[in-house]
Amino acid sequence: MAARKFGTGEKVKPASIYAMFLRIFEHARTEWKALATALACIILISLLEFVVPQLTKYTIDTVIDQKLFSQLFYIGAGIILAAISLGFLRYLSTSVMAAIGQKVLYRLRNDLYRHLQKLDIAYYDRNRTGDLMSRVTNDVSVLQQLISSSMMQLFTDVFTFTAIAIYMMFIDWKLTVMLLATFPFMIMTTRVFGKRIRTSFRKVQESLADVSDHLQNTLTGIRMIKSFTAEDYESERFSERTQRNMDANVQVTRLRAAYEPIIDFINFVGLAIVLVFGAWLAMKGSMTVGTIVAFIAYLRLLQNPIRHFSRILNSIQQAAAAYERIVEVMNTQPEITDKPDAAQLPPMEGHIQFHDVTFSYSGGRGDEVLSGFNLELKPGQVTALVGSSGSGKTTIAHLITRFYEVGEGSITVDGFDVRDVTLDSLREQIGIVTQDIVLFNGTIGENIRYGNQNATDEEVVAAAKAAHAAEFIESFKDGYDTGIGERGVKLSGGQKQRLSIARALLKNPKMIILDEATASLDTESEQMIQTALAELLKERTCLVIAHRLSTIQQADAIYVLENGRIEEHGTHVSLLAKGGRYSELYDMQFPVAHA
Ligand SMILES: Nc1ncnc2c1ncn2[C@@H]1O[C@H](COP(=O)(O)OP(=O)(O)OP(=O)(O)O)[C@@H](O)[C@H]1O
Repeated sequence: MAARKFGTGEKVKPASIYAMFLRIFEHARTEWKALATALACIILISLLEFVVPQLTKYTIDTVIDQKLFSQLFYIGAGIILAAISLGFLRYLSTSVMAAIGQKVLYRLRNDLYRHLQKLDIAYYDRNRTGDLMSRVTNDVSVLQQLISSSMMQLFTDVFTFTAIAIYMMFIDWKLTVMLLATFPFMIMTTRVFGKRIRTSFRKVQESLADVSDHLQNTLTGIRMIKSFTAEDYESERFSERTQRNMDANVQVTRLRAAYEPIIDFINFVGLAIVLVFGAWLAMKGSMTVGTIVAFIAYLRLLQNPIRHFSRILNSIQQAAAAYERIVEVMNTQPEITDKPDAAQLPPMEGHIQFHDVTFSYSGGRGDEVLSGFNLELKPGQVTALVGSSGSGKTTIAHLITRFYEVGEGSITVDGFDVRDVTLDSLREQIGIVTQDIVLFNGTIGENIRYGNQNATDEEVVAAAKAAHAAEFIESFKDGYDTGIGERGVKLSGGQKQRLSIARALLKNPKMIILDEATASLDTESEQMIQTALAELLKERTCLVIAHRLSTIQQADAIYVLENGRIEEHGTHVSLLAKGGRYSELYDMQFPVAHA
């Protein structure tokens, strides 16, 4: 099997580090007071770090030389005061930046989630849930680490470095230029390693997403795993993924381990230059010993940011890799959106028409699910779609709700092209009840209320009653406040189905789409559901997708689909009399009844 490609598969330009910082600042802009405080701290920290070598120089060259005993107390006190101030400023800047980091994280994560909510269903078909989850959780956290800790360090270091380099120029420009000659090597090394470290970090983040995807899939499918006794198999697959993550992490560590000694070596070369030429200048009498000592102290201060930077580089590259993954999502625009001049769909009559619709999931030619397809759903009527598996029934429902966009042709609702009205006004008027019932972890009441957040308690109870759900709900100790567990695991299939009908009833849509709604129920539950459904279908335009022909005998119109084409249509009675495909399907399901 071909190795699975990581990532979302979207084509996007790689994000630059510059763009990453720009976006961080965009999010941090409103925190300008906190940023200004942090900046002030940075300047003060740099200035204070500057003072200590000056005191050293003054002590060696002046105090010792001139035996100024009275000055010793002030020098000692000055250094201690500088140390206390440095400690306080570092505390202040770190806590301020950590708070900014958390706020940026909060905004970024919410933006990302809001954006994900807007993306097309097709995007979710292409991408793995666990991978997307990892982008919202892990990748955003990595960015937060950069903002909270490393960015502060980076600013301090850049400022200190520049200030000290300028000052060193004043002390002795020749020595400083010689020293700075080592910098191109450092920059080159940093660039080479930076690129590699970032690529490796990208692998770390992607393999972490893979782990998260596997977790998401297997933990939600734990019943299936157990029924196939596939625990060992899944553990093995999990360990393959964690191993990939481990290997990627080891690779990053190796790169870091090689990078830091190289930078250290270049730093030592700088020290050698200063020591040798400084000593030479001192011996020639053109430089004092105090100046060399101060120069070396500044050199250490200059090298500190460089050493830090080699560590910060990791955070930056890791953040850049994570940021790339975030941007991939943010740069993906939904294709199915409201037109700028989209109208509100007026209260629906329910006259749905497919006009020569061609559609394929890939958007390309050759694999059309529907081609030149025409269909009419009359207002207030029940239209049923039957046909073999994969014939395109669910696709038709997806197109009415505009989950996917038609390739050619159009779909109209009461004469309005679905592309010309707002998505909200269209989808608000359509209720969908499917075989894969999606319930959220929460109480029964909350799940029913999903149909209409503004419904009163009485309306929720009325919907539950109409869906024949009230009885079982009230038999629970906590009634409507009963928790249903993740995806409703604490409920039976029939109970879940009735909850989903109650939810649709509360929404009170003009149109109902019923997709295989009674496929997996026993006879008794089905009876109950049938009555609940009858309530749901009353006075609405309905599209019923059914495999079991028993459920649609009362439908006003039945369309039999084969390979995306309508093979025949009519009522149950007329289709049976015709003796075509419908009658064949019916014979298969009810051999005795029809014989
Ligand atoms: N999200 C998707 N991406 C790509 N192809 C899809 C997708 N959903 C469905 N298809 C393909 O489109 C065709 C029609 O699928 P559809 O789900 O509409 O059939 P159906 O008649 O509802 O089948 P069933 O009765 O088994 O649910 C099938 O060949 C299927 O493989």
